[in-house]
Amino acid sequence: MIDNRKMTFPGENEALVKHLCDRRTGVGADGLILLQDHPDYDFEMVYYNADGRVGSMCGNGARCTVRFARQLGVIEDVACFLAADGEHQASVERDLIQLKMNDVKQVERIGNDYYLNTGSPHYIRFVDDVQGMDVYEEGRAIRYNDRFAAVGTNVNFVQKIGENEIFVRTYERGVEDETLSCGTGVTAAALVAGLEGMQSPVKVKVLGGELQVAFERTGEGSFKYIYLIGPAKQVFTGSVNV
Ligand SMILES: N[C@H](CCC[C@H](N)C(=O)O)C(=O)O
Repeated sequence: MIDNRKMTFPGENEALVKHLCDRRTGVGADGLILLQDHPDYDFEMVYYNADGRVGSMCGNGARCTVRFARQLGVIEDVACFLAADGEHQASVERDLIQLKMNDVKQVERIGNDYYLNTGSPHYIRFVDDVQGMDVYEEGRAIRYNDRFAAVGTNVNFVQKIGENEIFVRTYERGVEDETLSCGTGVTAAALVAGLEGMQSPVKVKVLGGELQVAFERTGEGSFKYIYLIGPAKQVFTGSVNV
């Protein structure tokens, strides 16, 4: 998270973002986010994938940006901000950040799998044993298949583990590896679980912890009032010369 309200960060710099996100020679991150002023919003969030490319929406990153904005004194307990996929509202309640996601209008069925966009593109496959699988290999195979070749996709493997509870593991485009949690992916997985009969809020376990997704289904594959809820806390602060 970089406070870029003074616009000191040299934007659109793939090499620099890639360097900062490198875990061995840089700082280390799955992505990089700039918090910036915006005339019509509390702030704007600019998200880059770890490979340096401008990303789409990042759900967990957005929750972290809200926490960051609060720590900087940019907001109090509620926020209305701009991200790659448009306007978002969020609220802070102690540890938890509740983030409103954009409505989803369409969920595509691909064989037994699903494909939808929750701000970022997500492929969803239900599996029986998500802990035992090779997310890197199987995720890559889908991420690079012909159907998604041009833009790529994030790939989520989902296991139903309770009445309204799932376990999700995600192969992330732009990181090109499994990450510990992907917020837009978790949201997509929970909505699809909703299509398969689960009730809101759906509890979602990920390698990095636990999230919740609330939603209202409005039709065959469409949803509104979608919220991604989970904790976000600061683990480190520092400065870097670029
Ligand atoms: N990790 C992010 C999503 C990043 C998506 C990005 N990897 C892409 O679509 O290119 C999240 O928490 O929602």
